[in-house]
Amino acid sequence: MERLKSAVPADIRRAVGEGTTRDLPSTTSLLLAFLDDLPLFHQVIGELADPELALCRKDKGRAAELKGRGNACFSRREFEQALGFYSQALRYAPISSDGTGDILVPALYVNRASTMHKLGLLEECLRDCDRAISVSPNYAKAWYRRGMVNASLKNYSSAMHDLEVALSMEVTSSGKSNIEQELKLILLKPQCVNKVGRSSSDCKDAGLAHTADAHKVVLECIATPNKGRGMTSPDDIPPTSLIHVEDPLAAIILKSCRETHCHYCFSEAPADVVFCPLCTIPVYCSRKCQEQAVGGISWNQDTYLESNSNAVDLGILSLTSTRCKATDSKQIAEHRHECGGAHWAAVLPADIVLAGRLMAQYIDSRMLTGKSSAISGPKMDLIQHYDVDSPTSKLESHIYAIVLLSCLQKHYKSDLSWKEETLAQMVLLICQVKVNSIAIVCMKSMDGSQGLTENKGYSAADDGVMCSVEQVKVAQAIYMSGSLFNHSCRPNVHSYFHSRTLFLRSTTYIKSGSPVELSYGPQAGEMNLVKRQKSLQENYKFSCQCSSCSELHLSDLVIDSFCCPRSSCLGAVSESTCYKSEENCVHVSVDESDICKLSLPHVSKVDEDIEKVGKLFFRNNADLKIDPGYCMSCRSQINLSSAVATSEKAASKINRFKELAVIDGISEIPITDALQSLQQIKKLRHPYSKALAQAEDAIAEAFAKIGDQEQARKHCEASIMILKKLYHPKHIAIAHELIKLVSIELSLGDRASAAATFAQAKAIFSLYYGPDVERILPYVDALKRTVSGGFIGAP
Ligand SMILES: C[S@@+](CC[C@H](N)C(=O)[O-])C[C@H]1O[C@@H](n2cnc3c(N)ncnc32)[C@H](O)[C@@H]1O
Repeated sequence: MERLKSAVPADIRRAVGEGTTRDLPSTTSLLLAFLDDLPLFHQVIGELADPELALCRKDKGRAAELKGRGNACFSRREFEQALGFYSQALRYAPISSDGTGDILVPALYVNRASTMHKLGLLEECLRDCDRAISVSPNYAKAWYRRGMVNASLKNYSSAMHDLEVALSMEVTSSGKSNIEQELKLILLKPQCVNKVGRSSSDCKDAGLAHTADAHKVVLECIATPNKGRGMTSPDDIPPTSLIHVEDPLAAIILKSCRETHCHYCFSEAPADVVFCPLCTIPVYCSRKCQEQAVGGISWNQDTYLESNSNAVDLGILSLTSTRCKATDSKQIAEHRHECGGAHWAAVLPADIVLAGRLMAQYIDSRMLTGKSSAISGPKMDLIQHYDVDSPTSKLESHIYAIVLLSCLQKHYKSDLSWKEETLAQMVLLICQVKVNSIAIVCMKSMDGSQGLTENKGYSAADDGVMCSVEQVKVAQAIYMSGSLFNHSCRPNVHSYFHSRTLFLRSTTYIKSGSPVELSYGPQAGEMNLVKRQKSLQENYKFSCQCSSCSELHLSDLVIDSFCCPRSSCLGAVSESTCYKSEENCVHVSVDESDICKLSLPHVSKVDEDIEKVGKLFFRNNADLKIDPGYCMSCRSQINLSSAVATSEKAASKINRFKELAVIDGISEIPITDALQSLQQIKKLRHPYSKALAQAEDAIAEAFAKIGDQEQARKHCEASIMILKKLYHPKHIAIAHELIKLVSIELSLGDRASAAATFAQAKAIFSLYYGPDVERILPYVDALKRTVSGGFIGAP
């Protein structure tokens, strides 16, 4: 893409860079005319849309080779490796039913099932047997394997049935006697019928139970004075109410998760992943997700796919899948327009692919309704900021728009013709996606939480185990109503996802008519005001006008501050921000450039802490100016550069200590060194600063890891105390930290404290997730059982 950008001559660059929305039809035509004559452009499109170059075609030879490698591993009892090879073989195996192909896919499913049976993955094994049977109902080995895994699951009546079917199909006498032997063994078992339920490959249960609940809250979209449209409610909304549930209009997986997460529901892919039946690109967690993404494809009757060639006629596929979907749902299959023909979705940036997907959906929907004349593009009622984009960003949007439409044209072939305005529409679509797309995140359990969710329980011997979770961005999506919620750095709504469904829940009492706002990422307490403004400007092109960015708050004064050199003073010393007061306002600037204007909190809201930290702001001093390096309470000065250098050095020593503890466990760790560094940070940084909270937390984790739980508890509590000042006591960041403290208290055998701490954390999580806590954070449930008595002290 860089090569294309640099090939654009200066006059076209200028026209694009200086143009506005109104000029888009002419600037896009100008650029298209230039690119159309450029061999490099056609080469790029060829690479992005050519299935041979993208290696996304099915390949029977490769599948057979991978199967052989899997078999070799299986016979050496290297089951993990065998599983990997069988999965890869399934990725390449074509679904054509030309004899070999017919057997290859079900054989691979059965081989993978046998491997998973060996690995104890029984539910996964059962699902693969089901898949093998659905592809090839007369395949005796598939029935036999399913019988065996049903027996392992104690589903004895199902096991008997499966083995009897296998017996009726088996042709060899040794095979028959083997099955008869197994049947005899099952007959000896007590008649425990279907103790374990059938495996469910259906992951689409998200949110259904709550939909009615969400509809009780009435939301209105209104015009706001300084944020465009925004959401509010005519009624008061109590905390923890589910206020909105929505499925995305379109969603795409991020590059980093392409191999590890389902491309449709974005859950972590299980061991028995399924692949697209027509290309080698996406992975799915279930057949259901695969069908939603590709469209319904019959395994046995797709005669149009019965060809010795691995190539699939995408034109026919499009039509057929469209017909399949059209009969049972209005939903447009997601992956179809990329399927089997292109890898641009794996190469271009997420926002651009998302825009491409929206355009493809628009084209598909027009074809579905028989309007296949020249397309213009979807006109979506979403905000965009094209006119304030930088010239570079405008040029990029132009190039991507042309690239996307050219790739789509290759896919739809003669079915697609555009109007002149289509490219302009595509540029705007890209800009709308940039401003309105939402990252889908899932919670990943770290350290001890993993063990807990696997039901291993928590043992006193698990000294180094500390529960924690991390948010992982897995996908990018457009939610049409979700896009109408504005941002606040102190949001009153929490967003989370189950599968691809967006859930919004109130976390505070929201008075009728007040803004209902979520966070786009930056939050007060986590980032200072200047960084939040910068991040929102860069990513969403707006200068934040939320309540946190309009009023002076304690956390912004202290978060990145140093402490006053006078030991009796709690005043904060900023590293780079300059404050200038004017009547009841404070102007915030960095290096002479204005950031924003803050009002002083109302007298009734001025708490003791903020008064002590920034006494000077409340002295009604009209010409007050506080430069970096000066105390906001008493104007004492510090040596800023030396304080910054020393504190950074100390912080990196502490991080090193933590890393060593994590890697080495108990070996030669410079504990004294780390504690000295902590003292240095305490001496220099403000007592409520984030640097100090992080240092305390790192030391706590390191001590937990090397088994000194008393020290770990002390430092974890110190970190929580600071976080409560930076956020507020019921912020979710505190709950995550409290969970760490629970694990430390459990390691100390102090179950009473652990139960009390857990109750505090659970109350906060419930505020954010309501009854979904355990579904979103499975380890919370496991920890609850541990805390209430289940596993502690187990060897
Ligand atoms: C996802 S949209 C939200 C809905 C939007 N206000 C509208 O009218 O469609 C994001 C855009 O809303 C505006 N916005 C959202 N939160 C804001 C805030 N805290 N301050 C200023 N503008 C905001 C910005 O223009 C931003 O790019």
